[in-house]
Amino acid sequence: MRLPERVVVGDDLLGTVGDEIREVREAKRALVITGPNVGRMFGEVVGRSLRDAGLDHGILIVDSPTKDEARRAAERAREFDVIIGLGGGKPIDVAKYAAHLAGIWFASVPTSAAHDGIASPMASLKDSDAPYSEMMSPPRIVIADIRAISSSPPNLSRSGFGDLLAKVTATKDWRLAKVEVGEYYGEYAAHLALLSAQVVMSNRKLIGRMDEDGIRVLVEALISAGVAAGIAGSSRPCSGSEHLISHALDIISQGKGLHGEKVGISTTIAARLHGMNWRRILRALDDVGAPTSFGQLGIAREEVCRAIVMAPSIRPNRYTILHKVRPDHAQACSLVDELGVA
Ligand SMILES: NC(=O)C1=CN([C@@H]2O[C@H](COP(=O)(O)OP(=O)(O)OC[C@H]3O[C@@H](n4cnc5c(N)ncnc54)[C@H](OP(=O)(O)O)[C@@H]3O)[C@@H](O)[C@H]2O)C=CC1
Ligand SMILES: O=C(CO)COP(=O)(O)O
Ligand SMILES: [Zn+2]
Repeated sequence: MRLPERVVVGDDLLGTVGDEIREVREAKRALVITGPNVGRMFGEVVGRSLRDAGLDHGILIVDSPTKDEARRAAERAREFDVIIGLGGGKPIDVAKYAAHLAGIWFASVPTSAAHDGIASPMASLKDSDAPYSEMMSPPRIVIADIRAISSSPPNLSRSGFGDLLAKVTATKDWRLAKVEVGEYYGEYAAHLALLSAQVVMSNRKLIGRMDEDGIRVLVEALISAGVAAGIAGSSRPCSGSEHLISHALDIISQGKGLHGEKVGISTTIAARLHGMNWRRILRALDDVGAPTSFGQLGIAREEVCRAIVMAPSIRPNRYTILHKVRPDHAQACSLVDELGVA
C-alpha cells in the first residue's frame, strides 16, 4: 500500500506550506510546480511561507500535463530536495511524475476540489502511450486549504463531485471483473471508494451551497478515494467503465469539459448498463448544479456515441460492463437518447 505520510486539512494553510514541509522532512530547496492562474493567485503566499521557513524555492509554471513537460520539470528538479504541486489536477500530476523521475519526494497542495488525484499514487499524463493514469508514488504530504479551495470557481468542485459519483460504477465494474474474469478484488479498497461516493451523495445539498462546510466534506472524500487507490495499488476502485467513456471523449472531443464533469455524466451510462438506478445519479449531479448532459460541455451526441463504442478498447486488462455488453454505434446512441444525456 502506498499512502501519504501526513494529510493536513484546514483553513488558511497556504501560508504554512513551508513549515509543514520542514516538519515532514529536512529540506533546503523546494520547486513549486503550478498553473498560470494559480501561480498568479497563490504563488506569492506559498513562496513567502517557504522563505519564512528557510527554504530556497523556484517556481515552474506548467500549461499542459504532458510527459514532455514533466521531463523538463524533472530536469529542473534535480537542483531541489522536494517538489510542491500547487493547483488543480494537471500541475499535481506533473509534480507527481517529475518527482518520480527525479527521485525526490513531493507535496500535494490542491487549490481546487475537481478530481481525486490529490492524494492518489497515480498520474495521468496526456502524451503518454495510454490515455489513463500510471502508478507513481503518493504525495508524502497533502495540504488542503479549505478557504482557498472554497474560493475556486464552483464548476471545479462540481467536477470533483462527479469524479466521486463514479465510484458507484467503478466498484461495481471491479466486482464484475472478479466474477467474470477472476481479477483480484480488494474488498476494503472498494468499500472505502464507495463510501466516498455515498458521503458526498448524502451531503449533496450541503455541497451544492459551495460553502466551506460542504467543500470540506468534498475534499475529505476526494482524499479518501485517492487513499483507496493507494490501498488497492491501482486506480481500479476509482475508475471503471465511466472513466473509459471519459477517456475516449478526451480523444474524440479534446479540450471539452472538465475530467469530473465528463466522468459524472458517463456514470449514468455505466449505471444503466449495470441495471442500477441511473436516475439517482443524474438527480445528484443536478442537485449540486453539475452538468447533466454532454451538450452542456459542447460535446455532440455523435461524439458521445463514438466514445461509448471506443471505450472498451481504451484499456487492456481492465474488464468492465462495457467489455461484457460491447454496445455497437446504434445501441450506444439509443442508450444516450434513453438517458437524455446528449
Ligand atoms: N492522478 C489522478 O489520480 C487523477 C488525475 N486526474 C487528472 O487531473 C486533470 C484534471 O484536473 P482539473 O483540476 O480538473 O484540471 P486543471 O488542473 O486543468 O484545472 C482546471 C482549471 O482550474 C484552475 N484552478 C485551479 N484552482 C483554482 C482556484 N483556486 N481558483 C481559480 N482557478 C483555479 C486551473 O488554473 P491553472 O490554469 O492555473 O492551472 C485550471 O485553469 C486531468 O488531466 C485528469 O486526467 C483526474 C483524476 C485523478
Ligand atoms: O481519474 C482517475 C480516478 O478518478 C484515474 O483513473 P484512470 O486510471 O482511469 O486514469
Ligand atoms: Zn477520475
